[in-house]
Amino acid sequence: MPTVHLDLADRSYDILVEDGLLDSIGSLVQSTGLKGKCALITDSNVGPLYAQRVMDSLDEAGISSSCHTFPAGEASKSMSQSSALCSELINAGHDRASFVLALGGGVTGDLAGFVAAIFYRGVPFVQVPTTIVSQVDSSAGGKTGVNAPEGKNLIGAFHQPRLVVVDPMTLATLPGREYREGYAEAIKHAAIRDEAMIDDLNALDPSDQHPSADLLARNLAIKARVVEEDERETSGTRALLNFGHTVGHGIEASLPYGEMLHGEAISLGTRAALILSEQLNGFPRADSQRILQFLEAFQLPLVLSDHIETDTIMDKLLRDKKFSGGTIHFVLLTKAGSAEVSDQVTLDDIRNAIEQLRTPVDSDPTRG
Ligand SMILES: NC(=O)c1ccc[n+]([C@@H]2O[C@H](COP(=O)([O-])OP(=O)(O)OC[C@H]3O[C@@H](n4cnc5c(N)ncnc54)[C@H](O)[C@@H]3O)[C@@H](O)[C@H]2O)c1
Ligand SMILES: O=C(O)C(=O)C[C@@H](O)[C@H](O)[C@H](O)COP(=O)(O)O
Ligand SMILES: [Zn+2]
Repeated sequence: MPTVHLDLADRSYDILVEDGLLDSIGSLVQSTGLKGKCALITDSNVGPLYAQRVMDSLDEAGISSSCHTFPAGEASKSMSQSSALCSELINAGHDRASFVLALGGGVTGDLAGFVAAIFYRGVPFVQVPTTIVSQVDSSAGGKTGVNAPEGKNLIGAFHQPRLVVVDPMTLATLPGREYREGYAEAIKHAAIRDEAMIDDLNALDPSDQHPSADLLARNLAIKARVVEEDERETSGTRALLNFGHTVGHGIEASLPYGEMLHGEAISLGTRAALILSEQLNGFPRADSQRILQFLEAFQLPLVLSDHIETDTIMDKLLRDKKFSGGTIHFVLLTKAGSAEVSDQVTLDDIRNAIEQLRTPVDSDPTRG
């Protein structure tokens, strides 16, 4: 089975990817040495589809569990929801010997992971991702947290999972829009670390909701190697995973949470980052086209609606974690498959790139 090992000394873990793994979760969890009761956290869409199967598998392995469901959607990635879940876990009799299992997409993983980080000052957790966003990106790496009204992911903790179990068959029940948005993170991985994957992704059929385990594992391996180099985003390497996210997060946070899906906002942010990479780094236009063509094929937005004002986006974006000590750390591509963190991008550059997002792709001034 495709397995990615994420090596972080005593916080190391395996990421397992194979069709049907959902029914083996009990024995897989058991093999990590986790013994306590399981607090399964899931959302109102995923719970009815998959929670019972996971609980049955845990039961077969002698692990008792309780199920805690929150309303699906980005708006639930909040302090109030994490606090409500902590109270539920306490009332269900969980204690420091328990572990959390996150069953769902990136919202569930970030929220349940954050609950695991703070519940009784931290309990172990297992990620069982069920969306493309979470199966190529968010389930690995240990970034957990919630949104603030002021911006995305501004409250959180680094808390690595003990195990990640990816069952690609769960993707079959994802609505098409939620399936396609996740590929914004896959093309991000290709753009920053794996040029050949740009072509491989362009060869995919967006309507076939059963990607190969190898493709998912290839993405997770890119993420794992970056996280191993810079777990807590201190050296700058991990910041590369934020390609497309500075403007993307600004746009996502300018609307009520959930109105634009994360991958959709990252698609717009990717176009902005490509515009700036061309302007400031001489990134080849032909390579930008290969990335934009992919986003277009997956029906991801590339043109920013006039009702989202540039000032609002700039206001949100200035609170991003990539701004520190008065300096903007902006991820630019140097060539296809290679990126850098640049301190040379000005606020005016970003503002101009946002304005260019309002024009059709072919009319970008940089595109001649
Ligand atoms: N921690 C990280 O490293 C990291 C990385 C990338 C994204 N994120 C975060 O992830 C979040 C976005 O994740 P997402 O796009 O997975 O959103 P999500 O978790 O809200 O899932 C999208 C929708 O699909 C539904 N769903 C999930 N799995 C399903 C399935 N198998 N069948 C049917 N419906 C299903 C959900 O209920 C939801 O309505 C954002 O908050 C983003 O900030 C975090
Ligand atoms: O894991 C990372 O590091 C990433 O940047 C992955 C991103 O896809 C993800 O959206 C992440 O949550 C963004 O992190 P943030 O620190 O900018 O909130
Ligand atoms: Zn992301």
